[in-house]
Amino acid sequence: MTPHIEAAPGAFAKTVLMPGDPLRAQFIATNYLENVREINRVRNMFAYTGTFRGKPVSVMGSGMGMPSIGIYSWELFKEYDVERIIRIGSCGAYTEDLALYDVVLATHVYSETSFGQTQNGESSPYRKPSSALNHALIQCAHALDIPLKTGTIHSCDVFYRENFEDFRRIYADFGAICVEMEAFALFHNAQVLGKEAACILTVSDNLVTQEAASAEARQTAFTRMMDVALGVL
Ligand SMILES: O=P(O)(O)O[C@H]1O[C@H](CO)[C@@H](O)[C@H]1O
Ligand SMILES: O=c1cc[nH]c(=O)[nH]1
Repeated sequence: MTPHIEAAPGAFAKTVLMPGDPLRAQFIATNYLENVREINRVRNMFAYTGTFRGKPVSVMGSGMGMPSIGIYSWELFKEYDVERIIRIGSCGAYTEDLALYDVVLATHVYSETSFGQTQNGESSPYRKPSSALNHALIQCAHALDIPLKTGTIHSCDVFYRENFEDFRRIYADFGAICVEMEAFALFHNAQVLGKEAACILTVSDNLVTQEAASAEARQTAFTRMMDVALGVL
């Protein structure tokens, strides 16, 4: 047990899917997994372990932002011997080349966060996912005939920026095609602890066109991303 997770030792599978929203974790457990056990309720950050087509897997919410996923991913890797975490989240597109509901696989993440500097003094603004895990996700998407957009993503500490137009500079200067709020901390922790991490995202809004998906549509569209993530098991 940790200050934030009440699950017994060994309760997590080696692979954990992490959406930001704990209710999305519950949705996956209910709709995709067999033999499901709820293993965490602390702070309502629901976690479940079950099987998908006979393969063990866990799913847990990460909460929003790098401080939150920084805590949960660290504890899963270090205290529960989890080997790989696949973040499955939503993102805002920085380019018209991304349509609502497109599925994005992060090949790099850029962030102006102080997370790495504070955690271990590493100041580079970029982190990378596991290339083996990314390779498996690409193969799986291909087998399922689900198109994947790949590229550098932006992990941002701030959802409501005073200067909304900043995204155009981040796209131009750093090549980030979309924004979310957790991948940098997840990839950093995986790198520090010698574990694997990846991040796939569904486009929920586009900052250029200002289109946004409805809450209901997001739930349905996100199933393609979940199919890809579960396919790597
Ligand atoms: O849909 P999730 O996984 O929560 O991801 C995105 O949505 C939240 C912001 O609305 C942030 O957590 C961001 O990263
Ligand atoms: O972090 C996020 C997620 C979705 N859309 C955004 O604009 N930002």
